[in-house]
Amino acid sequence: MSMIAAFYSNKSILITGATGFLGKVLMEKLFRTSPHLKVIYILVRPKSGQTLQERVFQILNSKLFERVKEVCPNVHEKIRPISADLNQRDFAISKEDMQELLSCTNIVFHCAATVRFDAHLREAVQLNVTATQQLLLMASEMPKLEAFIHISTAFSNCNLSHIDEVIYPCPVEPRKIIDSMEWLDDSIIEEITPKLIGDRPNTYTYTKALGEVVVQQESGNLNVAIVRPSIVGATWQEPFPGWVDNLNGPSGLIIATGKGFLRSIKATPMAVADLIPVDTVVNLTIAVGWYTAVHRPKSTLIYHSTSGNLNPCNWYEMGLQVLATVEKIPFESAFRRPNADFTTNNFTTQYWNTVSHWAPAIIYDFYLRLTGRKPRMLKLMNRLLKTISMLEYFINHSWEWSTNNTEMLLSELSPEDQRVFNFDVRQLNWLEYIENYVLGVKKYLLKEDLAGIPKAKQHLKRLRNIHYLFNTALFLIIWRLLIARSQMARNIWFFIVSFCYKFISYFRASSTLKRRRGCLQHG
Ligand SMILES: CCCCCCCCCCCCCCCCCCCCCCCCCC(=O)SCCNC(=O)CCNC(=O)[C@H](O)C(C)(C)COP(=O)(O)OP(=O)(O)OC[C@H]1O[C@@H](n2cnc3c(N)ncnc32)[C@H](O)[C@@H]1OP(=O)(O)O
Ligand SMILES: NC(=O)C1=CN([C@@H]2O[C@H](COP(=O)(O)OP(=O)(O)OC[C@H]3O[C@@H](n4cnc5c(N)ncnc54)[C@H](OP(=O)(O)O)[C@@H]3O)[C@@H](O)[C@H]2O)C=CC1
Repeated sequence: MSMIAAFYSNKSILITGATGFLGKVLMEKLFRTSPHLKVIYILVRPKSGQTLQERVFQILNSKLFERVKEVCPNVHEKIRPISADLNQRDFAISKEDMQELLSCTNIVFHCAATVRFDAHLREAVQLNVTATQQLLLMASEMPKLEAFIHISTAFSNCNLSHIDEVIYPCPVEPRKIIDSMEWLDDSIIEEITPKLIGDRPNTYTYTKALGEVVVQQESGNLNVAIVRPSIVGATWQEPFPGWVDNLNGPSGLIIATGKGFLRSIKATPMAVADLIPVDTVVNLTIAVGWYTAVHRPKSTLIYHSTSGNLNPCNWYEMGLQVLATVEKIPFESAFRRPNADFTTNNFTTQYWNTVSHWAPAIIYDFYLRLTGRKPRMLKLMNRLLKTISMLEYFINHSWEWSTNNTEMLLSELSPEDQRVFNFDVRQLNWLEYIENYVLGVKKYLLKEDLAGIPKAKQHLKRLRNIHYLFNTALFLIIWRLLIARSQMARNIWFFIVSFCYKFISYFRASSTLKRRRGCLQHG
């Protein structure tokens, strides 16, 4: 029997961010491995016109939860959605709900965050710092609390190249930042943002670093641990390979590549692509919850959930495998044939952006206009390039994360726990993982049926023919223009034509000669 699974039986667990990518997989695994847990409280806000109940219903009825319903048929009764907005004071939780949370919770998993790279500093501080501070305050009033697990990111200190499992100080105290957000107006905040974030690329990584300092400073006597995942990707094994439900990290770029929008991207091909499957992060997180509650380490332990130092894969290998997979299993209605490459300097990046991104978009929009439709490709391309510009930092740098605590934890697990809560990335086969990831993007994000593959292949063939036709026409037009304007081009043209003519005449004459000789010999 798994010790970890047994530990969570009968526990009341509070999860923030349970409707997010990581939160859903965390909830699924907890229910599947510990079906006798008492309750999972989730802090949810109404969104996109859906009530809390509708959101929970949608999650429970998704493919991700199919296996859970087999092992835990009363899962609906064990999820307790609590209306909450982490941007509000006391999270806008009702008194009764707050009372229940405070008196019953045993374990807290704090996953909620804004992961947008372009978030306004005020918004990012509110969710990634102030809400963390408030949640810790709440946790300190929970008499039954055994562990508080905070999900951060391995990139919170991406301004360093070697990152240890420690909390690094921030030049400006988080409390001062929180206070200043209350009285500074938006324009001033925008002005000081570059100075505050310093050599970090965005407000996300900066506020996640502040969030960690808050955890360290405000945890008091709580048993606290921090998990720092790198770039979280689709599931590796559980509940099934390739599950993914948002565009973050590489998922959006896999779509853009497979649909033929993305043809080049500035990257350091040999830099480590530090991807980590979401189920690996979740297994580690659950194990950390158990270890923190049972072993009560004296200090706050940080756990890196990264792959680079134990089982590295670089962007080049990843890109090749993405391309190989979309060739084998193409996406439907591609804009162009998938054929992307890495560029390594600004000049070639600009060149390929012009030739491979903007030019086809402009031509396609022209075609849409001609056929009476609304042009949209240039807009879409510009948004894609904006997104890429925000991700570029992460594919052009390399980091080294030490994983001593994570390895220590792995060695503390029983063989059964190592199997059920496997977070040993050394066992990951990258080629297989990426293939399943691309397939998962097709099935679960694009909602494309595998039965449509022959049609998608047919469409790619058509695109290839259009491509050849277009290139030939372009060549002929340019050549015709050159011939009309330049004597040299005319001379070259006549030289080539007369050379071809002579070659064909010689070939004809020699084959006629051979035929005649053959006739003479037989006759
Ligand atoms: C020789 C052979 C070689 C072969 C070579 C082959 C080469 C080719 C192979 C290629 C594959 C392999 C390489 C993979 C590289 C992966 C790099 C990953 C780095 C990730 C690092 C993460 C590190 C930190 C991890 C963490 O710790 S945190 C988690 C990470 N956090 C995020 O990833 C949030 C990012 N996103 C945003 O920050 C917002 O999205 C925002 C962008 C501001 C837009 O924002 P906005 O424009 O306001 O609006 P949206 O609604 O958001 O989106 C607006 C529009 O963009 C679309 N779109 C949103 N996203 C993405 C996305 N990703 N990718 C693409 N599109 C996206 C959305 O579909 C919408 O399209 P539309 O509907 O307009 O058509
Ligand atoms: N994805 C990645 O690549 C990585 C993620 N991480 C960390 O993992 C954690 C989870 O990330 P991930 O699941 O990918 O992110 P998602 O964006 O998928 O999920 C974010 C979650 O936070 C919730 N949330 C946001 N704002 C509020 C609010 N005001 N009130 C209540 N809930 C709110 C969202 O709720 P709603 O559904 O209502 O929007 C959602 O459930 C984050 O802490 C992130 O920093 C770390 C490294 C990499």
